[in-house]
Amino acid sequence: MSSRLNLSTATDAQLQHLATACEPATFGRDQKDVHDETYRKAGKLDKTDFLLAFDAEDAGLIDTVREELAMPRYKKDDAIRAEMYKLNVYGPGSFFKPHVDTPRSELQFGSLVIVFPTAHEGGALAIRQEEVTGDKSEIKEWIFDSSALLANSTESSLAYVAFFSDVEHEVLPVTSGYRVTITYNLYWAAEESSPRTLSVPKSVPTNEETFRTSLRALLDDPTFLPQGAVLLYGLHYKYPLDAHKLPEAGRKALTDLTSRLKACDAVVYKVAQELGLPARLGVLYQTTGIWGYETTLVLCDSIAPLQRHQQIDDPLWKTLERFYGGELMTRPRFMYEERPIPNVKWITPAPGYAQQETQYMAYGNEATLKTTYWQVCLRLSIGPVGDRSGKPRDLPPPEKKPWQKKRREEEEEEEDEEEEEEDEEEEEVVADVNA
Ligand SMILES: O=C(O)CCC(=O)C(=O)O
Ligand SMILES: [Fe+2]
Repeated sequence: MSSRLNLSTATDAQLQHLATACEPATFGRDQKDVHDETYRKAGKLDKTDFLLAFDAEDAGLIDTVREELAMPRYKKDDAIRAEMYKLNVYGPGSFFKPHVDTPRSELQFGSLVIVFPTAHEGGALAIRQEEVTGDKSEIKEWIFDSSALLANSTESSLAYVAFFSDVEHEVLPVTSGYRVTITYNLYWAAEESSPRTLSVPKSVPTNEETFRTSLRALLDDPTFLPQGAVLLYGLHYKYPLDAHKLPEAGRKALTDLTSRLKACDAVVYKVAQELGLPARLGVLYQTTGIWGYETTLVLCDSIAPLQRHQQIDDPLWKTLERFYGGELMTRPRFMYEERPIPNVKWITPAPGYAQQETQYMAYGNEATLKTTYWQVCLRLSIGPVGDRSGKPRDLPPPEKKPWQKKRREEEEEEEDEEEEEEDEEEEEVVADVNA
């Protein structure tokens, strides 16, 4: 059976009919699609069950989305793609509690919601994000009140909202009428592109100029980090990454990601590159030794499947160094080698160390596939005064106490022996990583 509906003139009875044609909308919890009306109450039609005489791309919406989300542009033909996902009907009492939208691939960055002009009250979309300034953090909230927007427009209109899908959002309860929506998943069309021609749209203020001027002034100031430093910036947005790749492919995924950074993250990367500062992305791990009280921060150049190593390797940071491009960001407590450690400064406070965002995996708009959101760090390197694009001076190893000297020599001898044994084991570990 089929019927046709004009959504700009639909009556309450027609909308009720559409609502009854829907199935209950599900969402992803703990990697399963579930129907739980205490979390999400709405109806859905899959895209195979309806036809729509409206196309977001033809309507020019995709270009608008790119501009307004301040998405960087790398080359002229660098396109974004909108894939229709579902039709939803939120009748009286419907809502969708806070969640993020499940990333279907590493290329997904956003979601687009179109609200049809059917009479309804309530059902605003609240988007919330934590803003960190210095050591203070506050939750910022934006409200997209589709019912008010549509009620106030004189011509027949649609309301639309696009957002980065890693940002938490919630549909507040519809108090009367029917809120009918189409959701789209937004993707980058190309996997990689040349970051050299990066330009950020100018229609939305991005503070790019202010940031460039301030950073340049700091670099010109001889009292600013005279020895240079490694700067770590916990990216503002989270990025979907496939955690099941082999180290080499994982490394490539992080390199490619530099050309798909979102809004302010893209601005920071772009300006750092323009000022000649070596910049790369990394995933930060906090490893804990077997005694549980000594922790070390290691920046890796790909995601590391920690669970494969946690029990077998000690110390874990050595494994991260060896297989995942790990770079020590803090000195391990029990490291007696005279190894220099970079002078690390955080631009934004240390984010929750790169663990998978389990809370987001718990509540998505679909059961999670293999791709999940990760906290990624931008590593910038600032050279010493006179050579700002050069290598920063490392922190000297800590002072040795005379009694340590002797012990350290003994330890080193032991370590050499261990190393020989480890070399023999290496083959095995590689086999494990590739399994
Ligand atoms: O309808 C909206 O405004 C948002 C819907 C949503 O968050 C979703 O379907 O995942
Ligand atoms: Fe959503």
